Amino acid sequence: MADIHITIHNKTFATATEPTIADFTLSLVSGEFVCLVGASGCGKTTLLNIIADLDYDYDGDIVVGQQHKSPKIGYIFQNPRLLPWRTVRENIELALPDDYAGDVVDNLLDIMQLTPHQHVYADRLSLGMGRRVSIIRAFAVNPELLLMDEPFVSLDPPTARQVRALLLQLWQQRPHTVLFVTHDLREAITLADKLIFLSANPMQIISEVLVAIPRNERNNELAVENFRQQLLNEHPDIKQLL
Ligand SMILES: Nc1ncnc2c1ncn2[C@@H]1O[C@H](COP(=O)(O)OP(=O)(O)OP(=O)(O)O)[C@@H](O)[C@H]1O
Repeated sequence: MADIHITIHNKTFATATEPTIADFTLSLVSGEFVCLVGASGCGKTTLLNIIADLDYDYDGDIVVGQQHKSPKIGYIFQNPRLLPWRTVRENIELALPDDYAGDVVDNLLDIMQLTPHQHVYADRLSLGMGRRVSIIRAFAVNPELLLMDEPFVSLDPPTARQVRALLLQLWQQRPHTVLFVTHDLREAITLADKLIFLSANPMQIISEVLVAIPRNERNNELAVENFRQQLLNEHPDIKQLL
């Protein structure tokens, strides 16, 4: 996997007078889990859509390794966007080439504890199971970059905790580069190697913080809470983003 460098000189929507994003650069080290935290409307989804090549109406450049191109993306949205008339396995296979290696899907289903449910239709799944299928579908394409846009926002706290733990388990076995958007600072601290805080009008990076909690202590809620308090004390400007 290669490092990814994103430069956005200017992104102004046709209906807007001011840029949403300007003079913005972001570098992602291969295998790094980065969480973006920013106020509502600051431009996070716009940034993800540009990186995913869903929005190419901007002035800037994306470099993967030495190549000027968009990375191969796995995109996990707030809504898992599953086809209700297809089974779990069929929804995952839709994203894959015809000659895909079936044991990759078997392995992903196993890690996400969905093997017994692989032939269940998507409209029969709980919210948490739907999220787990969308995570498998994104990992299965072996992406250069995984984009996650508040994927757990509509889950109740225990289910969100469970899916987050499974995501981390999967990511530690398959450490893809991840860009994860959240408004939840505890979630960001639990998941990320690095936190990036964003201001608005236009979107700018206001601080970058490395999460200094060992990976094997991320399920320790006290350690996460202590780090959160320390962060808010050291960076009081972050409070306005949450
Ligand atoms: N298609 C569009 N046309 C015009 N303006 C848009 C369009 N999409 C987004 N915007 C505007 O661009 C700004 C950034 O929107 P965006 O959805 O990227 O923010 P966000 O940080 O992801 O917000 P949230 O955290 O609430 O999801 C907002 O002011 C939004 O109204």
